[in-house]
Amino acid sequence: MKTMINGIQYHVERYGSGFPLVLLHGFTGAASTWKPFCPVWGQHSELVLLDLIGHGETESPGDMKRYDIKQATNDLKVLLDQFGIEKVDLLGYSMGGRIAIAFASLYPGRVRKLVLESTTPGLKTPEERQARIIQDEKLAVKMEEEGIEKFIDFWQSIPLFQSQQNLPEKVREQIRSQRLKNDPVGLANSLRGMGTGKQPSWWDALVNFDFDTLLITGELDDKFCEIAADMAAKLPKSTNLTINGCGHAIHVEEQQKFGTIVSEFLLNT
Ligand SMILES: C=C(O[C@H]1C=C[C@H](C(=O)CCC(=O)O)[C@@H](C(=O)O)[C@@H]1O)C(=O)O
Repeated sequence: MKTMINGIQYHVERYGSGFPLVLLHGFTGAASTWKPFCPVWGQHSELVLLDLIGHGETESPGDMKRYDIKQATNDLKVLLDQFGIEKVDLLGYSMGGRIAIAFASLYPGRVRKLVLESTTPGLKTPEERQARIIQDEKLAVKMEEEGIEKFIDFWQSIPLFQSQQNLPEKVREQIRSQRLKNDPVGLANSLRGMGTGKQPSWWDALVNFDFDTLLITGELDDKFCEIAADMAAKLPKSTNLTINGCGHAIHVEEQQKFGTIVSEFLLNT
């Protein structure tokens, strides 16, 4: 279904029944990322899947400022208000995890439980942020100058996703096909407007997260395992799981295990 939020038409899907669970995909992803989990998670949760701004079937505005991560979290708040949903369980993967952390930092009263897969609260110093802004701008320009197909060729081959090379060809093709359905304007502006360097650091907010938080990373993803360990040291109520034998996208590489871990975490009262 299409839902107008703060002047942007969002693609939103709802499944199942139970306590609301909002699912936030990663960069170049879409709500369809979570489809394999709907039959199981929909038995215990009312699932809300959305294409984030600049992704999938949600609008890709030309103004990069519209992608600001605080604006994206306000869009999510407005969506929940429109649905009459007060409090949610929130699951975010990678970029979606960055948005989930931002939402939990800005609207803590709206969160019951938080699941963060392979993500970060941001970069701690202005110098790191500025360097990353420059890096992400180069990626955005690459997208605009070479087109989305060449960009996705590059993106799917970065070291972070090396372990995905072991996936069945059919699975890799499904991921690639979904990535290619995005609007290059939306992806470029997503990098510029809500890239890891552009967002504020939410590291100092973690100490105030008074809700159960599950951190999930893949054993082969050293960078985000280290970030998760640093987050766990600050979070008052966290569980930090490292899944053996897989990389950044545990929900892809260990789908069954990921689904079970999330269900058990959400159902554990
Ligand atoms: C490569 C780095 O950062 C990027 C890695 C993951 C994030 C993401 O959402 C990828 C999702 C996917 O393609 O499966 C992305 C983001 O948070 O926007 C980061 O730019 C890195 O080394 O930090």
